[in-house]
This record gives sequence, C-alpha cells and structure tokens, in this order.
Amino acid sequence: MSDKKGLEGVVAAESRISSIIGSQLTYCGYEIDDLAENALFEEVVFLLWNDRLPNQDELENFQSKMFDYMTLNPRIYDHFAEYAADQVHPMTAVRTALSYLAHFDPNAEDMSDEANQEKSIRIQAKIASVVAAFSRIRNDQEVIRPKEGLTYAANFLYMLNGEEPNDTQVEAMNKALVLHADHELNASTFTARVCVATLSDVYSGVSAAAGALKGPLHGGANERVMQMLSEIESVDAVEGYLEEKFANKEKIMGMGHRVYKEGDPRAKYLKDMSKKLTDQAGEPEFYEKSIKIAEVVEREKGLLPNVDFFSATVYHSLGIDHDLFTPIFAVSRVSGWLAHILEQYQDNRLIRPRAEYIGQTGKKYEPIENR
Ligand SMILES: CC(=O)SCCNC(=O)CCNC(=O)[C@H](O)C(C)(C)COP(=O)(O)OP(=O)(O)OC[C@H]1O[C@@H](n2cnc3c(N)ncnc32)[C@H](O)[C@@H]1OP(=O)(O)O
Ligand SMILES: O=C([O-])CC(=O)C(=O)O
Repeated sequence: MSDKKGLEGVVAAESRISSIIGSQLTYCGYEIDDLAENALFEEVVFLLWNDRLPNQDELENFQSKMFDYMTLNPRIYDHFAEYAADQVHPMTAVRTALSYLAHFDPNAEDMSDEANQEKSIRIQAKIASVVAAFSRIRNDQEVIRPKEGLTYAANFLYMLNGEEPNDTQVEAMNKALVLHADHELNASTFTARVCVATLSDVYSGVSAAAGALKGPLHGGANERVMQMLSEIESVDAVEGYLEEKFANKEKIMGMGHRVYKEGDPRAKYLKDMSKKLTDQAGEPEFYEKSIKIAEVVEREKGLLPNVDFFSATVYHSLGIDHDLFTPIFAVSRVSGWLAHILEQYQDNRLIRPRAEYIGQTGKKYEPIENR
C-alpha cells in the first residue's frame, strides 16, 4: 500500500492528449520542442481538443470565436471589486470566477458534445480576461477590453498592462503558454477528470482543477520560487539559505518532479528565456541566483528544476505581479483540463478507487456524559 502513496506510477486513464516517456513530452504526437519553437498557443489548444493541428481557415475561425468570447459580463467586474476589497489571492479569484462564468452561459447544463466544445472555447477565451481584469480592478485601474487582431498571448499581455507588448514579450508569453498547456495526469488534470466523471459539467471540472493547481506542490510553486529568490540577498547567500532549508526539511520550490527524474524538458526553454529577459530587465542577479540554487539542489539532493522554476523569473521580467504567476499557469493549463474533460466524457466511467482502512475498530457509542 505505502509504495502507492500518492498513486505514484499508477496508470489511471488512457489518453491521446499528451505523453511523457523518460524526459520526452509530446502533445498529440508532436514533440514539445517542435511546438515550443514553432506553434502559436491557439494552434496548440486546437490540437489538444481535436487531435490535429488546424489549417489556416480553421485557425482564423478559432481565433475569431475566441476573440468574441473574450469579453466578460460586466457583473463579473463588480464581483472582482469585492474580492479585491477582501484582498483574496488572485488564484482564489480565478477559481471562483471559473465557477461564476457558468452563470452567464445559457448552455452551461447542456451536456451535448457541441455545447461542451463551445463551452471550452468560452472558458479558454474568458480566463485570460478574468486574470487581466482582476489584476487591473484590484489596482484601481480601468479594465482593458481585448483588441481584435492580436494573438491570444499578445491580447493577454495587452489586457493586463494596458499597452501593446513588444515582440520579445509576446514570444515569451506564447512560449510559456505552449509549454504549460498540458501534462498528462498531473494533479489538477486528474482532479478535472475525477470531477466530470460523475457527469458534472465542464465549469465544475475546471473550477475543481483550479483548486488543485493552486497548491504549492503543483502550480503554486512558481510564485514561491520568486519569493525564495527575493529572500536570498545574493548569489553568495544561496548556499547558506539552502543549507537551512535542508536542515529544516523544507522543500525547495520549483525543484523535483514526480515523473521526470532526468530533467523536465520544458525547463530549458524557460531557462533560456529567463536569461534573456532578466538581462533585458537589468536584473541578471535573479537568473544568477536561480542557476546557483539549481546547482546546489542537484548536488545535495539530486533534484532538477521543473517547469515552475524558471517561469518565475520569466514572468517577473515581464513585469507581472508575483501572485499572478499561478493564475497565468491556469490560463494555459485550462486548455489541457478542457481537453481531458472532453476526452473523459467520450468514454466515461465513474472514477472511484478504494481506501485501505487503517482506523479503529469495534468501538461502541458512549453517552456524552461518560466521555
Ligand atoms: C507544474 C508542477 O506541478 S511541477 C512541481 C511543482 N512543485 C514544486 O516545485 C514543489 C517542490 N517539489 C516537490 O515538492 C516534489 O518534488 C514534487 C511534489 C514535485 C514531487 O514529489 P514526489 O515525487 O511526491 O516526491 P516526494 O515529495 O515524495 O519527495 C521524495 C524525497 O525527495 C525530497 N524532495 C522532493 N522534492 C524536493 C524539493 N523540491 N526540495 C527538497 N527535497 C525534495 C523529499 O523531501 C523526499 O525526501 P525524503 O525521502 O528524504 O523524505
Ligand atoms: O505533471 C505533474 O505532476 C506536474 C507538472 O509538471 C505539470 O502539471 O505540468
């Protein structure tokens, strides 16, 4: 039993969406390197949902639909003003918003394949606007509507910052979105599949998944990486900082992985981007500290950086608030959750494992005055 704690190594679904073999990650048969170098995030989303890349017409149609759905019902802004007043974490806001989006979808309860495809486009389109609008509202800034003709990555940055991003920024965001889109049965995707396997609706699936992504052992690690980098004063302070963490048996965020033991194939792209962007931002010390952390953790623990490690400095260099890092992960990963939700519906069976009981036995009810 204990060797299966955390379901390590357990195959719990058949899937055509992404595969991990050793350190090789593929989406629907395409190597992540190929997609990271060449693909637009929208193409990848189409690929994950349709098991093939779109042609030019299909892509334009998909982008135009996505653009139409990017606009949010203004009632959501009132909600956001309340969350902002309560100072909720943006990931809490995203989780609530994903559920709230169902209120404005006339087909939220329609379980036909067509309705579920349509809901997927709506959700993918709106999550970028949700993260951007929440960020602006909590900073007392005006909400920026999406701009026609921009790619998904460019529009996201535009709505977030209120100005059109430059090519380097768009390329970095597009690549980050492609790299985070799907990852087999990671914890949040598994959560989505468990949820919809009860035949609950798509909005329930993505809200549940967002809750799982938020945790620091999963998507929440990227924000904590930046926290660690901010706490460490200099490259020379890295060894001492980590020694103390090891002594306290604390985990080093952004390091290690349940499946990849020889390295996460996504990390090298984020590492390269981190180098370039921290240099451009005039903050090379963040990259230098990251390199030193990775070196010490590998030497002491044999662990390598995962996708969350260098994404932190990439987002920081793009001027993004640190508590928006995990919401950005959600902007990308919702595409994978939706792909898995659609796949689960196609060949569904309730997911309901068993537990080995290790609790007390033979107890008898005692009246309260005798306890
Ligand atoms: C997108 C993503 O979700 S990627 C992962 C993001 N999460 C993080 O970066 C958080 C830090 N990393 C971790 O917590 C882990 O490596 C995980 C959760 C990613 C994978 O964990 P698991 O495969 O379950 O490994 P588990 O947590 O059982 O650790 C095994 C051993 O390695 C150690 N270990 C694993 N990761 C780390 C780490 N980052 N820092 C220090 N020690 C670690 C554990 O303390 C444990 O040591 P022990 O056997 O002496 O008790
Ligand atoms: O697969 C995992 O366990 C975590 C991960 O890297 C991801 O979700 O991208």
